[in-house]
Amino acid sequence: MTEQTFVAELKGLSHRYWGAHPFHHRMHAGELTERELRVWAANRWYYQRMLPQKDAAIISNCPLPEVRRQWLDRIVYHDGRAAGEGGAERWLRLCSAVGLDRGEVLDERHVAPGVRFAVDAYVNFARTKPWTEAVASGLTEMFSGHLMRRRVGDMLARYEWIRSEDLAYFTNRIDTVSGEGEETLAIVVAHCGTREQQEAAVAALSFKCDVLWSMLTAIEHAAAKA
Ligand SMILES: O=C(O)c1cc(C(=O)O)c2c(n1)C(=O)C(=O)c1cc(C(=O)O)[nH]c1-2
Repeated sequence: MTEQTFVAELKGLSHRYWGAHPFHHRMHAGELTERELRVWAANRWYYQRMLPQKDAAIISNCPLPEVRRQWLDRIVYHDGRAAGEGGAERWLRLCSAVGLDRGEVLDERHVAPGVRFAVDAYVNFARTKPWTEAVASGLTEMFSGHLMRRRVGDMLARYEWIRSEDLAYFTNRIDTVSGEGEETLAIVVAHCGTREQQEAAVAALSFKCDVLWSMLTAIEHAAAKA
């Protein structure tokens, strides 16, 4: 594929992104109850907490120092440079804002089997597939900035009890992905030189869309049942 066709194939998966999931539609429309938001936050914690391990797996499989150096920032982003800092900590603050105790989030009692299964599949993918495919699976960041910007606006407008500081996780993340995945895309384009590698990269991004979609479906079911 030419670079242009390859990039178009990757971006063409945007319709499979979890922005289109009915649970996100309800969240953005202000239709979720406080309890449903708690189920969502406690379950997404499992995703947040596994991301550094996913990124460490990519680093461990990548032989290129320039890529490893760049990827390392992602681990620091989530874990912070010291206890009490970083994305994971900001997610816990969001959990607390929706009424969850830190303890009940950290012991993962609310994590639905389907969420654990989907997130573990993502980490296993990064551990076992070529590093280029694992990097490509992270390209959902091309789609996430737009969705998160909308989420912050909609949540502040539609849930009167949520304050802007409660959404610091997202406002910070929006800044981080403001490049809309350009750097990650550049790595994927540079290192997927053959048709086979390009097709594997597209399949990896498709797989990641399935991971996120499955997570949210499992959350939706857990929220309906709880
Ligand atoms: O709120 C969202 O819609 C959303 C989506 C995604 C994504 O597309 O995977 C990530 C995040 N947030 C996020 O906060 C985050 O740190 C993150 C890391 C990754 C990844 O695959 O490495 N995706 C995402």
